[in-house]
Amino acid sequence: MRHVLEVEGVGVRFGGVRALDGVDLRLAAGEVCGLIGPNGAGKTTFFDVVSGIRRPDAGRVLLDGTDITRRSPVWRARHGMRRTFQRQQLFGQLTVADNLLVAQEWRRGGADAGRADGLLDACGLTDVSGAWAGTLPVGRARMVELARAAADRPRVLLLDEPASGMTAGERELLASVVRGLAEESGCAVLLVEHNVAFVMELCSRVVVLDLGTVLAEGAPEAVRADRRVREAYLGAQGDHSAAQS
Ligand SMILES: Nc1ncnc2c1ncn2[C@@H]1O[C@H](COP(=O)(O)OP(=O)(O)OP(=O)(O)O)[C@@H](O)[C@H]1O
Repeated sequence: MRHVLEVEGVGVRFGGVRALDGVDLRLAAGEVCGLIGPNGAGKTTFFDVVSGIRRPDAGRVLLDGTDITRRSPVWRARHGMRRTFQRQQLFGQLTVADNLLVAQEWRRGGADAGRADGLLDACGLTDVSGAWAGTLPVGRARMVELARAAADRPRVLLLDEPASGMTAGERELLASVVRGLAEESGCAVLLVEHNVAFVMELCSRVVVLDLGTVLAEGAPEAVRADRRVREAYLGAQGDHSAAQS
């Protein structure tokens, strides 16, 4: 299988803490993969390494077979990698539609209003397309972030806690948009999410990080049944995610 994104043996230390220690992860085009694990497992650090915000102490990152470990976040973004953050980062004083058009112009020097309108529609945002993004409630603002990240057809999409603050209905819409991006445009999606039920439902593969290493990975059912995963994470999470779903 051809992989769009390959992460090989990545290690990051913060003083005496090994935030990541020999982590491997590969993403194929059109795949939706979940990255889960307890607080402090290294998920955010992993996203920082993949998106280029943090240079790893060991290992490498490849995009379409090219080593990009030393490339800047901007270079990666220009070559089709997009990331959303745990904290919202919208242009609050631009309209929802302009948030998407700005993203398109930045990459290609030209807006694609048709693509933007289609995404706004798919994300249930058409009625607020002229509203200031900063005025939206959290769930809808997260949908704008997703639409903006997808506005110029990325090949790799990194979503950090995309469902946090969303209602059950919004999560359902989010899942269908993410599935559509993967299936229709072959985008490879990696998402960090604490809502395990949501991850298990949406993702075809799940990777579990614990203390900076990959504890388990595989199909959702296999990961859910893994004794080590239950002990390290799901035992404490089960009730929480059931309550959210
Ligand atoms: N800038 C930093 N300086 C020192 N230690 C850090 C730094 N960033 C992260 N760490 C440590 O690295 C480890 C991994 O942290 P990270 O934030 O990547 O985990 P996480 O899985 O994203 O956690 P959460 O689910 O709480 O967001 C933790 O032990 C954390 O305390």
